Amino acid sequence: MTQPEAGRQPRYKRILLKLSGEALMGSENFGIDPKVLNRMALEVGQLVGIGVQVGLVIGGGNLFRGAALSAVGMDRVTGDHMGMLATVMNALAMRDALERSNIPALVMSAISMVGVTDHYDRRKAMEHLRKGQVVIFSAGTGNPFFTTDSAACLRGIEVNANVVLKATKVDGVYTADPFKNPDAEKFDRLTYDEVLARQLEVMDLTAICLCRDHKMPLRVFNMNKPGALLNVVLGGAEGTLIEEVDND
Ligand SMILES: Nc1ncnc2c1ncn2[C@@H]1O[C@H](COP(=O)(O)OP(=O)(O)OP(=O)(O)O)[C@@H](O)[C@H]1O
Ligand SMILES: O=c1ccn([C@@H]2O[C@H](COP(=O)(O)O)[C@@H](O)[C@H]2O)c(=O)[nH]1
Repeated sequence: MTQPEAGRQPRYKRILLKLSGEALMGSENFGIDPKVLNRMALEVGQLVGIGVQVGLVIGGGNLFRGAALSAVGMDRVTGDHMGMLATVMNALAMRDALERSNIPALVMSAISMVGVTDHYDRRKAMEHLRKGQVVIFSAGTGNPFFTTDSAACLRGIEVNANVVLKATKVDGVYTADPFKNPDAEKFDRLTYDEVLARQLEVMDLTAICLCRDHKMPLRVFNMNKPGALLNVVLGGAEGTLIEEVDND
């Protein structure tokens, strides 16, 4: 695993890291690959070790997505509830992996789950972050018809994170989905309006609008590349940065 380079200070004090649920499957078709989970926990631990405050949101695509359940006949809202519960399961697995590596962590849920997780509370979340505990925000926004990308941007804005980092299966934003179009070209930087105008589907448009309206920078990078997360936090040019261009 990459070691922090001597003399490089973290660019961010507080980050909101969105981890792809789907990427947690590793090479399987469903569920959680413990090797991927443990590697991600160690990479998060490296950030905590250099003083970065980490809020986490984990997707649920390795277990359930409401849209996919609805496509095979289930009521959409019920499917979305199952998707949100899937994110709680991933969050519990991540807390466990972090704690096994002696990294203090807790799970907050947007849906009340007494005895299993804490309920989401912004002020308490910020207090835990200040103490260096990893706060895992689960159950998305608590509402159907949203995604965990939107939840990540929402929580990032709420807790005054410096950046939202989307760790996913592709190494940035392309002109089209690189899995479907091998000729797609990668962007190093984009503005929110360019993402919206070109309908680049790496994140849902609600998430992009939220970040644009609150001037929250976003970086999309590959979570399967060991050391990429640390490099991003140290200011490296991994993936694609989405932010407003300063014309002054
Ligand atoms: N223009 C694009 N550039 C990059 N990726 C794109 C683009 N359009 C679509 N994608 C797809 O978006 C995916 C990432 O978004 P998605 O929300 O599906 O995954 P995730 O956030 O990694 O998963 P989960 O929902 O499980 O957390 C990529 O894996 C890629 O296939
Ligand atoms: O605010 C939210 C967040 C998520 N959902 C449901 O959960 C699944 C899993 O999340 P992904 O972002 O797709 O990984 C999502 O498909 C929705 O069904 C939700 O309803 N509300």
